Amino acid sequence: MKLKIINTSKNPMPAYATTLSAGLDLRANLEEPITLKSLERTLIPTGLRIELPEGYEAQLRPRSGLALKQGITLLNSPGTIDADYRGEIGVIVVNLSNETVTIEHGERICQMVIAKHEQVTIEEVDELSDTERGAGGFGHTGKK
Ligand SMILES: O=c1ccn([C@H]2C[C@H](O)[C@@H](COP(=O)(O)OP(=O)(O)OP(=O)(O)O)O2)c(=O)[nH]1
Repeated sequence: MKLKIINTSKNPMPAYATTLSAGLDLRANLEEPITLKSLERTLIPTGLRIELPEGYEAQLRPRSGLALKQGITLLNSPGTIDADYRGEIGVIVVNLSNETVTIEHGERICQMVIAKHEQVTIEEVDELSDTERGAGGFGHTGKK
């Protein structure tokens, strides 16, 4: 599928892949670096707006390197970009480390995966079919 992008950021398009099979790394678009204290969260602008075809969503996911090395992850992971959203993509990051972390302009802060989803019609009913599991959940089978 074709993904239309408006890039109003200071990160030129060559900084972005033109085709993607999985995640596209999104870069912070900042006037100045942002510092995040331990457990602090913020919305990072990307300067990107996209037009997804109906039936698709974009998911924002953490980058494993940032998570492992700096404790930076996405608070609402995966962030959902709706097909009808035309605003700027923002990235909600949180610092789960014990130290202050600095995010610079142009840093790759998350990855965006485009996914197809079912078009679902909701039917309200009085009963659901029986299964062996029934209402058992939340670890009811134990640990081992
Ligand atoms: O990490 C995110 C999550 C959302 N959005 C944008 C795109 C999305 O289509 C819109 C709404 O997101 P969501 O449905 O998660 O937010 P909400 O809290 O339910 O707000 P709304 O009432 O606007 O739907 O905000 C982002 O830019 N980044």
